[in-house]
Amino acid sequence: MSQEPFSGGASSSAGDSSSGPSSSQARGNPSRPPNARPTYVTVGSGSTSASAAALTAMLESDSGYGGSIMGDSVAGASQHRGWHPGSTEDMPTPSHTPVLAGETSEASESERRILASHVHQLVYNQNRVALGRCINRTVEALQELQRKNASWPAHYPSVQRVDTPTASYPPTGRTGLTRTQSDTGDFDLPISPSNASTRPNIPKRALTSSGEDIAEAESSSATRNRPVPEPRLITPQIAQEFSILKLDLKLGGLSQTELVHSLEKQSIASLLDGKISQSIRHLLSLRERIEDTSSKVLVTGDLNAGKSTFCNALLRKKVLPEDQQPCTSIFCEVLNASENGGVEEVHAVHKGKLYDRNDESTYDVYPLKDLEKLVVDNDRHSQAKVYVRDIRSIDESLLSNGVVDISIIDAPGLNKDSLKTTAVFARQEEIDVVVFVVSAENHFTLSAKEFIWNAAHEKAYIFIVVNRFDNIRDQARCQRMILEQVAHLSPRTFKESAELVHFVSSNAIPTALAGRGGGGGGGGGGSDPSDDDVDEYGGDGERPKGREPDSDGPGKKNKGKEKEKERIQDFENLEQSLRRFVLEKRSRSKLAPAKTYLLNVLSDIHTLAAVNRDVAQSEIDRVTRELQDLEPLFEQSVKARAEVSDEIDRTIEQTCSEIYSHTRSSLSAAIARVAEEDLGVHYPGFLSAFQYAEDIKLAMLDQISTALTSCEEAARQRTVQGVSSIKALGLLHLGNEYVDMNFRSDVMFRRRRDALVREIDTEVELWDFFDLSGLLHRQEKVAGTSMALTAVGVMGSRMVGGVGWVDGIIGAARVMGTRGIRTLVIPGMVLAVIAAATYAVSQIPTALPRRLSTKLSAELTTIDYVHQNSDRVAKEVRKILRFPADNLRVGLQRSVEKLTARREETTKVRGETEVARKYFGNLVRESGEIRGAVQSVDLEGPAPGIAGAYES
Ligand SMILES: Nc1nc2c(ncn2[C@@H]2O[C@H](COP(=O)(O)OP(=O)(O)OP(=O)(O)O)[C@@H](O)[C@H]2O)c(=O)[nH]1
Repeated sequence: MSQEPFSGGASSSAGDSSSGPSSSQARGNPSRPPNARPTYVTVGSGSTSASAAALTAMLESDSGYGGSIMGDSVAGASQHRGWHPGSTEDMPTPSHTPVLAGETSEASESERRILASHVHQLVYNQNRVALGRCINRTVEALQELQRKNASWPAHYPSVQRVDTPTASYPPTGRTGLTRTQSDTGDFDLPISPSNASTRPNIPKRALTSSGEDIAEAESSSATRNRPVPEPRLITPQIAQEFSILKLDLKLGGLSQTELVHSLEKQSIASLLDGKISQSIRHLLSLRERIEDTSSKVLVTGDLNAGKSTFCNALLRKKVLPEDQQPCTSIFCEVLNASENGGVEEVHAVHKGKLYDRNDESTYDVYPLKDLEKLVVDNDRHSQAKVYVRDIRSIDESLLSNGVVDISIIDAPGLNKDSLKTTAVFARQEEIDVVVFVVSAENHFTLSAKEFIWNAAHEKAYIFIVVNRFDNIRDQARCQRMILEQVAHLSPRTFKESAELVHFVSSNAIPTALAGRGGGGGGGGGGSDPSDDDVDEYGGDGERPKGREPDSDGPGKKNKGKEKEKERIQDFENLEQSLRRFVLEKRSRSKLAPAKTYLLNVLSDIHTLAAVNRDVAQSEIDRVTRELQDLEPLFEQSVKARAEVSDEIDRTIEQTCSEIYSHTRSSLSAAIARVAEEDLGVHYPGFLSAFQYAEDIKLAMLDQISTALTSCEEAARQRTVQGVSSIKALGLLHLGNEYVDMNFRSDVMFRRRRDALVREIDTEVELWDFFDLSGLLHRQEKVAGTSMALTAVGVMGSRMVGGVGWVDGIIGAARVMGTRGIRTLVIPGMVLAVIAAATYAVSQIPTALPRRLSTKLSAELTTIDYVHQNSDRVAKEVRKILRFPADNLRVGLQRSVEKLTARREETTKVRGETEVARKYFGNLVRESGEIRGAVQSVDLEGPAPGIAGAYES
């Protein structure tokens, strides 16, 4: 089956290009010059981009063949990049336009339009693919960032939400995200004044640094209470806003900055991790969205305005029921049957159910022919999904054109009841385009005005179809009046009225009957309205409604044919505009959000990466310095450990040996001198000599104990000195880390001293009272002096050298005779004995201490008293000194271990930080590159090279 009748609508009529202004042009926008073609406009928010204008200009002035892509220089293309007001004006096809042999310029015009459509689709596809790739790269970068954040918690610049704008900041008085300073000079945030103003309550970066105007807005107490920024946080000077990865830290009365400061680094990292995950999820859904090729066009309008007729005309197939009376009561969505396995049928969706094609419980199935019954008075179903086979080629089809799969939704006519439902329907995100059909005869009703007024706020641009134009006699006036109303209802749509407001007669389009087979073009062959045949609207097609074949002669007939042709042309123009509009709207509704989001998230990544790269660098510097400082400390500590240990040992040894020597010599001296000391014991007389001897002994032992006590005291003093010198060493080498021990010298040598009395078991003997050896010693001395003189004189030389006074007595006895002697000797001897006894007794106080001292000394020597005690004292001192010494050793060892651990930790941190710096440095570059790629996706204009290709 040929598709000619439909595709050839524009090409079937030959040689008409010079037949003067077409009626549509003549009755078009009053400002349009005659013979003008509709201009291409960029639809959407914001001003028309220069590149888009350049493309439209080139498409307009293009001959249809264009120049060669190969041959076109960039300079040539760039000529068209600048805005040229004249280039968008409607112009007639240039006379030099090359035309293929046998082809009319109208045919080439049609081809040119198809080509232009392809360019749109191509550009759209390129942009879609490029953005998809950027999304993938960004997701990968974010995933890597997430991994990095787990091992090296990322630093987050502190930001502060400022809700009240001050007069001085921002200067424009806008409450928006304002970037005043960046640490990454080479990178611009995507936030421009224009889009910033569209984002309400956007946080502003922290301005806590002194001298910034915003500080004036803070109360003085707030300023006082403001926490000092932590070193790990980024200073407010380089802090800047995040749009996507912003941590929303609203908690109690704390500001963002305070919160960021008060939170653990780890907590911030985990909050950031959550944000990254969220962003990845959003990017994946954006990717899904841009890869989704389906697009929905909602056709709405007044009752009986011809919406169904218009939809059928778009489909070139009579699918939806048309009636003179209002008939459509439910939303009918026309979809390509290929989405239903190629089966043409109607799925009537149950009220309150969400349509799922795979779940038959959500809908009832009807054949196409039952649609008429279904749409009239239906209160069981909420909407109908109408699957029809597309009969047009991919080049012309609106339902499926290779780039987008458009489904057309025919809405019930607007009235008080349906107005709200339709408005809600139109607001759905999946509705890309709203086409409003208004009857040229009735203009806009109140409901229509209300709908457009509201929809214009939502969608900005509305595609308006002024239908039933054939019924209007004064078409120019009608156009003027309707455009005036449009200007009032939707100024933006009015601005682009050449592209967005179309005056057509939908019933002029031949349509095939639904259900008469698929792609065969139900219209059959030869839909050329110039054919005289009754089947001029296609074999199976219907004759345009309300029209009868002209039969008033060839002149009138020709005029009628011409009019039909113009109407078809007008409708085809509408179709082209609608297709472009859908594509542009898709760019805006699907690609633009992805682009904006990508730019924002990449900007955030870039900022975060730059900040972290710098933080990592300063961290490396700090850690390197720390390591440099640590090294000598460590060496010193190791050296000190060895040296101090030796020194302590030396100190202890020296102290102990000094104490030993001192104690030994002191005790020995004390023992040796004890007999000569004044023991303070009174001699009570001969009768209490034994008691005296006991007292003397105790006094002597006491004297020795006293000597030992003073030795211990000396040792104590020495120990105190030793402890102090160890402490001094500790303080010197450990400083504050030295843990002082509480040393109490008074608890030293607590052993009872009377133990000595028990140890020394010296019995006092009789001999101890008489110092015979001492006596003899003294007699010898006497003989040597006075006695010697007497003996020399009296007894001669024999006496000399005799044995003392005994020799004298014997000598005297010889002189006096034995008898005389006998009588003298006895009393003499008695006397002598008495004298000797008296002398001996009188010598007791002198002899006894000496004897006892000698005995004690011998006894003490036997028990090795001096050594034992010296050793005991020295040992106790050693024991005491060991405590602080060991304490100091442990302290020094700990200090070395601590420094070793710190050195290892710092080295580890440096290693990790170096890896982080490298990573963030790469991320800065990578995010910049991806951002560049995103920025080069020009949603406003043609892809590079295309412009050149269309240069005429
Ligand atoms: N003369 C003329 N009649 C038209 C045109 N378009 C539609 N009609 C007629 O207008 C009547 C209403 O058309 P429909 O398509 O049913 O209108 P509708 O807006 O879908 O109606 P509801 O959905 O019921 O509100 C039908 O009789 C059509 O034949 C046109 O361009 N010119």
